[in-house]
Amino acid sequence: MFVAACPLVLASASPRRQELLRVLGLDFVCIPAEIDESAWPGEDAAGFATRMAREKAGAVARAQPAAACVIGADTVVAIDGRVLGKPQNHAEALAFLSLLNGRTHTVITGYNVRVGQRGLNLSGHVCSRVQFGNFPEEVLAAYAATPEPMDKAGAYAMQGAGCFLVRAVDGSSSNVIGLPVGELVQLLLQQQIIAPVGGSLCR
Ligand SMILES: Cc1cn([C@H]2C[C@H](O)[C@@H](COP(=O)(O)OP(=O)(O)OP(=O)(O)O)O2)c(=O)[nH]c1=O
Repeated sequence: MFVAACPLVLASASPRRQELLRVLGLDFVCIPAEIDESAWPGEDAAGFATRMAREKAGAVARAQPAAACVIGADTVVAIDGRVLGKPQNHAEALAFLSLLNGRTHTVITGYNVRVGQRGLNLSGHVCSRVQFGNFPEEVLAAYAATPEPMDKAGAYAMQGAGCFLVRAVDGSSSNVIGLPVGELVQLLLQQQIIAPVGGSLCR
């Protein structure tokens, strides 16, 4: 579907992000970033997710050729002024799910795209609103006890068994899963980092 003008590097270990990029037909390599993922005091969810995306891309870009385009992203769940990342254990997964149960929360994915050679360093974030159904504690506990919530922001996977929790999504669903594909593709096209197969690309 798309072809890249330069080597693409996804600064991520997330299989969801890899899959979302792969379905576009793009060739890329994945290099997970090792960074400190703790929030600064007073940092809001969008600021945190965008900073994390920048730090992931920045950490990986340092070891890449300047011509490469490095993409970083970070997804968090926000509710009641709290920022929920990945749960530490099954008990915390249940606590997160109980907080989200029967309510609407915001999923925010921050992203960062950089190409050292061009001095390009662009960041942004996308918000989606997710409405949960209302479930008895025993249902939430059964889901929290499975492996699925453990590596997901907010302790659920909309693309997995956790889809039963979601009554409605307002906004990008790929953004909920880890990468705002619409915004990202638009940015990469505008910057001539990718083009449609058969289209023109300044290499
Ligand atoms: C809400 C939600 C999150 N997620 C995932 C997307 C992200 O992979 C994860 C949030 O953790 P992140 O810290 O954003 O990403 P990661 O640790 O998986 O990967 P990396 O830092 O190497 O890029 O939650 C889903 O897969 N489905 C969902 O419905």
